Formats: sequence, C-alpha cells, structure tokens
Amino acid sequence: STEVPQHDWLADEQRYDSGVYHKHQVVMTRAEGATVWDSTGREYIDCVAGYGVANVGHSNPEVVAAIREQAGNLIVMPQTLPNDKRAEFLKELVSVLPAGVDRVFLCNSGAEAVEAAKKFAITATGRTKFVSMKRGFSGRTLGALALTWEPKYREPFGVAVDNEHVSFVTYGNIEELRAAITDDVAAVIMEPVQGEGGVRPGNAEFIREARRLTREKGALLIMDEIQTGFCRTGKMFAIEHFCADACQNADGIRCGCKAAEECMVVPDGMTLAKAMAGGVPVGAFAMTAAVADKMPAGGHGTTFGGNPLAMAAGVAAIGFMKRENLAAQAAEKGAYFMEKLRAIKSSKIREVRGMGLMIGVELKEKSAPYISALEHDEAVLVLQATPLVVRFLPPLTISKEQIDSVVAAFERVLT
Ligand SMILES: CC(=O)N[C@@H](CCCNCc1c(COP(=O)(O)O)cnc(C)c1O)C(=O)O
Repeated sequence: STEVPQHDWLADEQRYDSGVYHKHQVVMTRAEGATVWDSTGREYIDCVAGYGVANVGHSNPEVVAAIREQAGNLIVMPQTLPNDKRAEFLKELVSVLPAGVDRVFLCNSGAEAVEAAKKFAITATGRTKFVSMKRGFSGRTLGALALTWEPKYREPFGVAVDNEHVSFVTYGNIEELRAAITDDVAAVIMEPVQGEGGVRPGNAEFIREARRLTREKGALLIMDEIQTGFCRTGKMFAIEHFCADACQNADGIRCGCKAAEECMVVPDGMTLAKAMAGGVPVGAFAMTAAVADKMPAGGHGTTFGGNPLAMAAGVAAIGFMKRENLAAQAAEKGAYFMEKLRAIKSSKIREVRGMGLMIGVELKEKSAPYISALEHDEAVLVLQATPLVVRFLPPLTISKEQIDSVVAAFERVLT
C-alpha cells in the first residue's frame, strides 16, 4: 500500500470522531502478542491491551483462525434462532464459571452486561434499589452509570442518571454495607478488584460478608468480573481468590464442595465482557437459574448478542486460556512483575498493588506525565487508574523479557 503520511489518518479520526476521547498523536496499525506497531513502524510493548481485553495476546492465532473460519460460514444469527457456535460457547463458558452460575444472557459489552444484571435483579427480587461501591466502575450507559462512582462521569447527565435508587458504600467497609442493604435492595454489585478505581483488591472478609448479608436480606450479590475475569488476576475469575480456604482445590470455586447456598462467595450473578472472546466485542450476564427464571419471556434482548462470530472467537479464547493455563501464567508473571516494580528505588512510588497481571503503582504525584513519557520516550503503553496511579494491564502472554523492559523503562522515566 502507498505510505499514506500518518497525519492523514490522525486528522481524519480527530475530524470525524465524536470528540469524547483525548486522542494520542499516534496511529496504531498492527499488534501481535504484547507488541503493538504504529503507522511509522515504531514498536511498543503493550500494557494497555485494550483496557484488559487482549488477555490471550493481540491477534492470538487460534482466535484469528476461528474468526476466519466462522466469517466464511456464518456471521449473523439472532438468538431466537439457535446456532452451533453459540451452544458451544455457552457450554465452554459455563464450564469455567462457578457451580450453579449456569444461565447466561449474551450481549456485546460490559455496560450491556451491567444493564442486563440490573433488569434481571429487579425481576428476580421485585426490588429496584442497588448498592454499589465508592470508586466502583460499572460502565457509561445510563443504567450502568448510576452504579459508577466517579462524579465527573455522572454529573453532565443530571437526573437522567438515577442516583435515587443507588447507594454507594466504602469498598471494604462492612458496617456501611450492612446499613446499606435494606429490604428494598435488589442487589449489591462490586468488583473483586476495583480496576478504574485505582487497582484496589477486595478482601475475603468483606466479600464473604457481602455474600452472607445479601442472602440474609433476600438481595442478590453480583460480582463484576468484566476487568478481573478470564485469568487477569491469576485465577480464571478473581472471586476464586476469596473462597474459604477449606473450599480451595485445583480449580478454585468450581470445586462445588459446598452446595451453592453454603459457598461463602459464589455470587447470584456475574457480569463479564472484555477478554471473554479474545478481543471480539462480547458481554454476558451469567446467573443462577433462580435469577434467570424470574425474567418474563421477552423481557430483555439484543440484536448482536450471541452472534456466531463472537461465539467462535470466544470458544477459541477460552480453550486457549484452559490449555495454556493462562491463569497460572498470570499469577506467576504478576508476582514477578510486582516484585521487580517493588525493587525500584524511587521516592515517587507510594505503593505497588494488584493481583496477577492487574497491577497499579500509586505515585505521590500525578501519574499522567510518567504515562506520557513511557509512551513517547520508551515506547511502552500503560494506563492511568485515578490521577495518581499507573496501571499495567498487559496481555497475559507477555514475556518475562518484555516485563523486564517495561520495569526498566518505568525506572528511567521516574528518575
Ligand atoms: C478509552 C475508553 O473508552 N475507556 C473506557 C474504559 C472502560 C474500562 N472498564 C470497563 C468496565 C465496565 C464497562 O465495560 P464496557 O461497556 O466499556 O465494555 C464495567 N465494569 C468494569 C469493572 C469495567 O472495568 C471508559 O472510560 O469507559
């Protein structure tokens, strides 16, 4: 192809885009594994991964092959017409979900999964109030936005964001949680590790108490694993870190050693998206039969949900995660990554925290300049997560050498 000067693509995207995004002055054209190339051929190590989407690596060959084959067969099929790939995906997904969480509403993004979760919780309980977490993030659509803490995301939309039916509690504060779960609460929703809120791992006591209190009050517990799910934190799902130790076995929560109603953390529903289909847009609200069966027939829907293309990609992605034991890789590489980050001698670092390859470094000053320096001077892509935190969400297939390069680059920009 003729080398179109980079500025044309950039100019066009900036000219015609809605304007909501701060556009970096680059044009990304190719990626593979944990490497991204821009239109000038510059090579970056990627710790953005599409905001935690490319867990199996950019353009994972198995996912690409599945997409190629399915695209030539069948891309479009609505969910009123059953499809072989959709059936295969549902079975594969349920095979890695906690026992009993085995009914799935398929959609196309995280926010859509949260919207579905709210509607299923309302019909399951006959209640309309929700409890969410301070610093929590549930998405940008109006229903999900009401559960999202950050005021600057909600304020521009005023009363269209239904704050009346949502109370926010301090993440980890059991007293506040207990007080918030009143008899009109349909569900408590939380992330096992808060992502956008600054990479803040939850704790077993809080999550188990949330499970106990919601059961006691007839409310649902909904775990938002949109960012933490699919091996990101070192387990297939982050809630597996918080199982009662006695329950732990090789595959964590799936042991099913206790009946679901006794298990100390198994939620009534889980919102899923991001990495689930290897990068192809997909979302899901996975729930128990007790929740699913209370939704009136035809009570929700989506045109693209469960489309054969995303389903084929998802079957390949989950198969890759299981076969490559990607969760164990994330656990091992994450421990290595955090150890190397903690070894950096810099007075600018307040704390290194995270779980698996979901890592945040809280600085004593704004992180934006360092994030920018990493991109421009070091060709390393990282994210922010609240003004002081540098967030690393690499593909879980990142190599140790690439981790070493990222840490060395981070050390250089901090000095
Ligand atoms: C640049 C950009 O678009 N950023 C997104 C990043 C969102 C990343 N998180 C998505 C998310 C969502 C929403 O998921 P989605 O609609 O963006 O697919 C729900 N729950 C949790 C725990 C999540 O982490 C945003 O600012 O809305």
